[in-house]
Amino acid sequence: MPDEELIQKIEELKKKKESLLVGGGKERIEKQHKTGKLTARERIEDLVDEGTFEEIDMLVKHRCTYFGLDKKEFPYDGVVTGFGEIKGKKVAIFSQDFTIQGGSLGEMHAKKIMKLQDLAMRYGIPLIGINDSGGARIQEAVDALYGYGGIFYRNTQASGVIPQITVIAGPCAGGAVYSPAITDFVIMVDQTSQMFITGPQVIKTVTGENIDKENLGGAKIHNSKSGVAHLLAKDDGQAMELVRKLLSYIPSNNMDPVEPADYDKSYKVPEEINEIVSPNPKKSYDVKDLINLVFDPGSFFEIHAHFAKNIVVGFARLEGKSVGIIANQPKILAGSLDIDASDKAARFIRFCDSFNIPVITFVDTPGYLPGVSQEHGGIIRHGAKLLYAYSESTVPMITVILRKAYGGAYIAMASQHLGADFVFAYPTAEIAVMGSEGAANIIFAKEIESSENPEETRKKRVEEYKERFANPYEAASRGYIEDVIEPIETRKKLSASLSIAYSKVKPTPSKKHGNIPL
Ligand SMILES: CC(C)(COP(=O)(O)OP(=O)(O)OC[C@H]1O[C@@H](n2cnc3c(N)ncnc32)[C@H](O)[C@@H]1OP(=O)(O)O)[C@@H](O)C(=O)NCCC(=O)NCCSC(=O)CC(=O)O
Repeated sequence: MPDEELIQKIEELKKKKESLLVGGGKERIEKQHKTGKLTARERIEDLVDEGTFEEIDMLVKHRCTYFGLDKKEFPYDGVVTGFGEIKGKKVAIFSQDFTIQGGSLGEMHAKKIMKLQDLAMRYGIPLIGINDSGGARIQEAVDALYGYGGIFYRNTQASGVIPQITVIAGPCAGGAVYSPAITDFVIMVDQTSQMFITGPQVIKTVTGENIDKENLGGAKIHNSKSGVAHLLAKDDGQAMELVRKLLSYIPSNNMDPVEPADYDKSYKVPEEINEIVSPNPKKSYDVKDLINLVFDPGSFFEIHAHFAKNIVVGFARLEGKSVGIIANQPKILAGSLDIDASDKAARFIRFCDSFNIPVITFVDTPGYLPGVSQEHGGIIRHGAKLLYAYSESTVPMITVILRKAYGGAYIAMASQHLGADFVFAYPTAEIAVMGSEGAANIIFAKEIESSENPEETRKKRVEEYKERFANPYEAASRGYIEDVIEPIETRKKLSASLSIAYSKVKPTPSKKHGNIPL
């Protein structure tokens, strides 16, 4: 006969949990749905493999007694935390519940997140944060600020140890933006999410500028203009799908390998690859067409697709193994390197290096973008990040020079001189200090000017320079590139060189950390 008291206690527990599961109540949940958003719990359900979510700290309560909060209860203090599995891989998740006091962050809400961060580090598993919050819980004042500080600190400690992925699925303003900014990838949901330091009203008061919240810090702005966000989702469901996809390319931590995926062993690169890169340097092409043919079909996953489109970055698989790709995009700004492209590529290289993902670089760039705005914007400082990121990398690095590789940009784009393990070039490659026209105009300026027929002399000298340097063979003759290859050989060459370079051990001088030019 079961003990009556025991039955009662179990009933009490069940009721307690049931009452918490209603979150901020029916009305607020309806409002959440009406604005096109899922609730914190629905998002988790969408994200994880069915039935795998294990919640912790559901019974946590706030301790604030100011402004009548002692009379208010906030279930699980407005944030759901716990562990789940994504395609069988363990992850730690927190999901802010906007239906509970606007998902605002107070002391205990923050402590739940901090605990989860500590546990994710302890277990070496990725941390996924779903943000939907009005920011610091105003009634809790300095306790809320303590909370943010503690979260930033842990985000920083975890950086490079476990992957950290953020989904912005609602407001994220003021101090709240800096935790996502420290994480590795930020996914924003179109129309329903905004990130800003100060909102439209404050901006209007301080600077007089008129702007609405979507144009100030919406998903499209941060994906295309500021580069704060890496991926754009059309709704919450797609944001969760993107997290699942992203995780399939990256390891659980900086010690574990990425599990290889199945791939089609019969795949053969089609002949058409030989026709993508034209020998005419003025003819552009889409470097993504080449990437799609070289790697496992359908495996290319572009990151930062809408930002600094003159460089392409993303993950792909080569014979099932995850690799990071950096490629100049000749279709946009002729593939030149500017401030944003340098930041974008450097950040991606450093992610790959932190998590032992090999880096494959495709080069076709006329150089760094000329212009006063670039110079005054600090292209020297930003461009240096790219050189720095490649030079400090210890992962296998393979480079393929497709066409133009001029001057500083040749060096910067994973040249052998910065530590690339294997560098290949297509017969269309031009490895020189600068383009032939510019070069001949400078070194033969006096001769051209004083000659009887300057135009003819100029043409002759340009041709001479072109013949000498607008090819890959001068560099090959010095051993600066390992081989000149046909485009159709790319996949085979990459896979052979990667299989050699996987065992790479690159000694690095003992230091606390370097000082990347930020
Ligand atoms: C986020 C919002 C745009 C959402 O507007 P909505 O109309 O959708 O929702 P709403 O205003 O009805 O809010 C839902 C419920 O959450 C509460 N709420 C919202 N934000 C809150 C906050 N930061 N602290 C405490 N409670 C908050 C509301 O009072 C309301 O409670 P109820 O349901 O009981 O009526 C707005 O709430 C807002 O502007 N909040 C303040 C944002 C802000 O300034 N944060 C910065 C804090 S300072 C900070 O973070 C530090 C820093 O900047 O460095």
